[in-house]
Amino acid sequence: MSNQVEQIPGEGGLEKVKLTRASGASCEVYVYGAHVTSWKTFDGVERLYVSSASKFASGQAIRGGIPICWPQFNTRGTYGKHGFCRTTDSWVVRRIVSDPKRDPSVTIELSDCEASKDFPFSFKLTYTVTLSDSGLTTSMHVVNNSDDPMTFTTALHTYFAVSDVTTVKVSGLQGLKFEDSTKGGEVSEQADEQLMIRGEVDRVYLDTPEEMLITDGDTAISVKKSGFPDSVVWNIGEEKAAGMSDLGAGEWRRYLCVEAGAIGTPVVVEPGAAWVAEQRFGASVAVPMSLAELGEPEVGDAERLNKIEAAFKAKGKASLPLEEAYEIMISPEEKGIYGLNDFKEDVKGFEDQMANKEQFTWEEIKVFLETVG
Ligand SMILES: O=P(O)(O)OC[C@H]1O[C@@H](O)[C@H](O)[C@@H](O)[C@@H]1O
Repeated sequence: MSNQVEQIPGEGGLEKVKLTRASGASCEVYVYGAHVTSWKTFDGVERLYVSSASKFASGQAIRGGIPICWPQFNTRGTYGKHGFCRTTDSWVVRRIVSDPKRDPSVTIELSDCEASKDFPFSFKLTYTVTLSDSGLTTSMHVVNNSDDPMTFTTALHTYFAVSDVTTVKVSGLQGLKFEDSTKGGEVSEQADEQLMIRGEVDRVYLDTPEEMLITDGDTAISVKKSGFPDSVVWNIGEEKAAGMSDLGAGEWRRYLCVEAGAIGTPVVVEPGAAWVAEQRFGASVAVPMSLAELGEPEVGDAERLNKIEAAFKAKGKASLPLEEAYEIMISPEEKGIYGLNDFKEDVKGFEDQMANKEQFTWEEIKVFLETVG
């Protein structure tokens, strides 16, 4: 089997996209909320928790996986809790990469819609989920199409599946300040080298390192981020768990949320500019020798860039009009879902990086491909 990307029905009649690699690694993303609900490494182990009592219905948040909190984290602002984007069905699939030489990915997009009517900015939020054999990357790209600077807070609210949350350790937080939501936001500093969960935990750590580690018995999950300054650690704890109607009985033990966020200081995006941030997970699984035989193409992205560079050079020009750049950059299969107008829209978000927006030099093509995909 080679890499596959399927658009299939999910729970509650909602549509989902399933990415599968030749190795067997897979992930599933609901278009509703652009919500990742499953990530299995190639050994078949599910790394994300989704509640057995979760709702899968328009207007209700899925309990588990990776909810996107945007444009507001929690209740820190005037919009609804965790923002509107996890409970809207206005998301659309914009790109799918199933080329066997590249990591499979799906890009889902949200722009001005009914759910955003109280958000005073015109925006485009593009979310890309990319699967490797033992890792998963999810990246956010927010373009401000308004005339005023846009502000927001955000988090990728990942629920990691754990064997028993009371035995898990989280490293990377020693010496950091955190706001303790279980104590009305009181600020403390973590003395312990590793955080252990001894009951309800609900903390916003400020200015966290790029990498944290969750250790669960023999398994370690590395949680890396860039562009997100802060991190949240949350588990409801036994006492309050029964009060959550969409959490399966006893399942508070089965998850730990470690969230990458921009919370302490709101993000400001200037008119016409873009903000990008991503998180990358890796699981410590031993790579079997046979994986090499499966032909996993580690160099897929480099190969693709080389091909596009050769096509660019063959044109013999210093820069190409956007139409010609689109022709050589986007593969025939992707063109079906990602049209020239979509491409032009995305280019608009590159005000800062691009010298002009009518023509693309090779350098600009490279920046675009490395950022948008
Ligand atoms: O129940 P919700 O809206 O999904 O929120 C779950 C939790 O999300 C966490 O990010 C917050 O820190 C918690 O305070 C909150 O309870």
